[in-house]
Amino acid sequence: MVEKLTEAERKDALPGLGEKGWQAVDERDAIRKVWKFRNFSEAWGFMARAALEAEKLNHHPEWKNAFNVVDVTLTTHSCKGLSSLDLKLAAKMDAFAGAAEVHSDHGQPIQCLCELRPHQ
Ligand SMILES: C[C@H](O)[C@H](O)[C@H]1CNC2=NC(N)=NC(=O)C2=N1
Repeated sequence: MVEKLTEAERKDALPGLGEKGWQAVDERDAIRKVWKFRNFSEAWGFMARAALEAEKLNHHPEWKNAFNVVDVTLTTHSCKGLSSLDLKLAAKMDAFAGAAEVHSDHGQPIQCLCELRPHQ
């Protein structure tokens, strides 16, 4: 079974994700990012690519879509927190989203996940 990220792994990976607009989710060991695409077609194209990658990894996002906005939360249910699979899927999603606009006013700074609750 996949394990929760260690404190060292968090310090290594999470600040970079924070710079890309991923934020900490309140009360959960999870990360969230919200993209705004130019239209529904681009949002759906992103979701289609992300869905195929999720199947390949056997690791699935919690997400919702409204027109051109896609709101993604990543966490690993089996270990009840962030694992290496979330880092992999986050990197793929960032690549698939390309230059889409990022909304970064929806959560806490991702540092919270390093400093406040590494072992939750
Ligand atoms: C049975 C199957 O392997 C599991 O339910 C997989 C599927 N996708 C998953 N996705 C996520 N995000 N977390 C999991 O623990 C998980 N587990």
